[in-house]
Amino acid sequence: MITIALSKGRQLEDFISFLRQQKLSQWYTSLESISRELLIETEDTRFLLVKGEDVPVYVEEGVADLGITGSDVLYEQSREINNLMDLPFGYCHFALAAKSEKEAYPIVATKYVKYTQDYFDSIRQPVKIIPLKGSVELAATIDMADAIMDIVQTGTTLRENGLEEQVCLDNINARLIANKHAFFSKNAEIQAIINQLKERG
Ligand SMILES: Nc1ncnc2c1ncn2[C@@H]1O[C@H](COP(=O)(O)OP(=O)(O)OP(=O)(O)O)[C@@H](O)[C@H]1O
Ligand SMILES: O=P(O)(O)OC[C@H]1O[C@H](OP(=O)(O)OP(=O)(O)O)[C@H](O)[C@@H]1O
Repeated sequence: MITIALSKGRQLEDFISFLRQQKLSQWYTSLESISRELLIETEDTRFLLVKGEDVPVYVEEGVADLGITGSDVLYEQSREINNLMDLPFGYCHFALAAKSEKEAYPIVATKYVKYTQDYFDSIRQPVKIIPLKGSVELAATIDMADAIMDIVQTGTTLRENGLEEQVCLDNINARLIANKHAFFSKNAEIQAIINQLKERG
């Protein structure tokens, strides 16, 4: 039995579409039918449905053998886990966004404190970071911050909150991670899953 921790948010929809595309029906049929359950069991796989940023925690603790979460989440956390492969979904990118009239960004609100600090260090500019958990766009809309550092996919959230992308930064995608111990003790099962998840030409 392999246990896989998954992001229960937007990425889950992308994961299900990917499973459909790969014709992995034994997984997508169970995941498609969930409403509010957080533990899903199939014949040989158990899924834990958790917040994206908690996926690495379940994997590091060894409660999950594998996990799927965004590269944005992994960047923010230093975890003792194995990074196994990039997955072809969950595409978006980091961006610094602000109202069009803003010329400097001394105060930045974000869920991504490490990424933001590293970016401002890399351009040698001081920054005050206001850490938030969500609805980050609001901070710039109501001028609590000069800019936000967030992830952008369609750009709709920025547009609908009167913000514009000022600097387009790193691409983000989903990643498969493994518990270090399980990677050895359950290697054959994990390799079989990696093969199933590899895109078929
Ligand atoms: N708009 C988006 N477009 C593409 N990928 C996204 C988007 N928002 C989030 N993601 C990806 O999905 C991952 C999980 O984010 P999301 O906020 O959907 O999940 P969650 O925290 O598990 O769910 P929720 O907040 O709904 O409980 C993010 O780390 C990111 O990699
Ligand atoms: O470019 P778009 O397609 O509009 O997507 C970007 C939005 O998606 C994410 O938010 P999420 O839905 O996870 O909400 P939250 O961060 O406010 O929790 C991100 O933080 C942006 O707000």
